[in-house]
Amino acid sequence: MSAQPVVQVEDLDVYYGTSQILFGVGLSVRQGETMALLGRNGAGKSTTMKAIMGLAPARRGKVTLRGRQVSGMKPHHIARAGLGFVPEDRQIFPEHTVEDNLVIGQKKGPDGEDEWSIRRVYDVFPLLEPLRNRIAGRLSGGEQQMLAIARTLMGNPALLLLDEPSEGLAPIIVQRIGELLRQLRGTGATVLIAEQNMHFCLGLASHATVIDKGQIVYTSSIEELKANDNIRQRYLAL
Ligand SMILES: Nc1ncnc2c1ncn2[C@@H]1O[C@H](COP(=O)(O)OP(=O)(O)OP(=O)(O)O)[C@@H](O)[C@H]1O
Repeated sequence: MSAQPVVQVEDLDVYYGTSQILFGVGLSVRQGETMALLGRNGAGKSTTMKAIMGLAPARRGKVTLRGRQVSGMKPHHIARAGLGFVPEDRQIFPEHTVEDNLVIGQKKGPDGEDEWSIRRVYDVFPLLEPLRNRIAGRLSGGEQQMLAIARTLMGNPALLLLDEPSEGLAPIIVQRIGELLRQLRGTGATVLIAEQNMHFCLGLASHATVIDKGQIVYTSSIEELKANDNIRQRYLAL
């Protein structure tokens, strides 16, 4: 594991109008880690992800990607710098085929990385290969979620940001997406997942950070979180 975090978020304050939503949010994700950002509905998970991507206005604080400051940059420049964001609403090209979506997503990473090819995507996401000629907009929600993740990986991001990947999906599909993300972790990818569904993350994340009312209240390895009934009861029980 390298010492420098892939992404470091420091002291973020975000407001929507006059209401403050994030209060000094800080977190970091190192190479090869899968960090789960956990919290209840409305705790500030999506806002944190959007602030990292430059999509929500940070009034204070800093985001650095491999030591380079990205906060203050426009979202498409932040994406170019190596942050691959899969938003809650997925954003695939619905009128194109699965494979065309992958081709459209293909680009080198910020340092010329090109580890992800269509072949490798199909190896890691075997369920996508038989769907290669299907129109993306006609796929099920779970298939679209897989495609959205795969398409973002085709851009060779330094960090993959997933906002609520289990949202709105049937339990069996959630399980499949979980398996896929576990497999992705095995490839050495660095991932930050915002999730309300703690159980979904327990089996696949290496680390967890908990947000409550716009503040980070706990950060640990996933094993420590599993062992900490108090934190789970206090911030994550439904
Ligand atoms: N565009 C907006 N304008 C005003 N308030 C907003 C806006 N988006 C979110 N909020 C508020 O900010 C707070 C945090 O919302 P956020 O979506 O970040 O939470 P979350 O933890 O991702 O929850 P969820 O699981 O519901 O997505 C909530 O109180 C929400 O009502």
